[in-house]
Amino acid sequence: MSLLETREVTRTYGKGASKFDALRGISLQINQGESVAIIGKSGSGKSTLMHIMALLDHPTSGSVWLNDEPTAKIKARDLNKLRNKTFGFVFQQFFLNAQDSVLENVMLPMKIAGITGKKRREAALKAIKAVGLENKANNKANALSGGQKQRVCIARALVNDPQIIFADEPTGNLDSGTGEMVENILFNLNKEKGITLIIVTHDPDLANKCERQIQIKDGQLVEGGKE
Ligand SMILES: Nc1ncnc2c1ncn2[C@@H]1O[C@H](COP(=O)(O)OP(=O)(O)OP(=O)(O)O)[C@@H](O)[C@H]1O
Repeated sequence: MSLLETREVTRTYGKGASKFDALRGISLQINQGESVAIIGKSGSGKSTLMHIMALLDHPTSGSVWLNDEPTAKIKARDLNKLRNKTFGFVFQQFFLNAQDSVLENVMLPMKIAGITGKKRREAALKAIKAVGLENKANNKANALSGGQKQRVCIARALVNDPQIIFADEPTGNLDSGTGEMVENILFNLNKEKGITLIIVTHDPDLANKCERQIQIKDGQLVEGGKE
């Protein structure tokens, strides 16, 4: 049984003369607990594929399956809930609310999930502790270093106990020492909690730390689609 599967997924942007086929029939399977890197040159379709796998975008044709269920017919509202419950996201650009505290940023996915009060606060503090930022919980997000911001993002990705963490160039904005710390946190979560990691990266060292590399070229799979 695969956790996440794409079947012959295509994605075409634009129309007429500006039509562009960013993905051209991608079929792949990811199992629970794997760590997988999506690699390929700039413009090859990595982010497009990740957005489709994370149910943030729909394929033009083909299908995406989560826990052996097709996702195409899920209504937008249910899809938002499913995504919030099942996935955590870590992006190169952080996407934190700069004026809010670390705690408020980390509580956000639970707020969306309708979790309230003490439970929300406790779970957020636990996640903040897991990334070693307990002494910064009440600081504003914009008062943190890049590495600390990325650790807040990981804490935020963790609070709903996700099955999968999607990370798009998670160390792209960090110096190598800080990047390594962030990588270690992600891989520990994979090993200790069995959270599946799907990482889009240009960094060959980071890709090699993953159990499997899925290589994309011009919107097609070169290798690594199956375990
Ligand atoms: N909204 C869009 N409209 C039109 N074309 C798009 C759109 N988004 C992406 N593309 C095109 O689709 C192709 C794949 O883009 P994508 O961002 O998936 O590549 P990538 O492999 O993630 O690149 P990078 O490593 O530079 O981030 C590119 O040629 C890009 O220009």
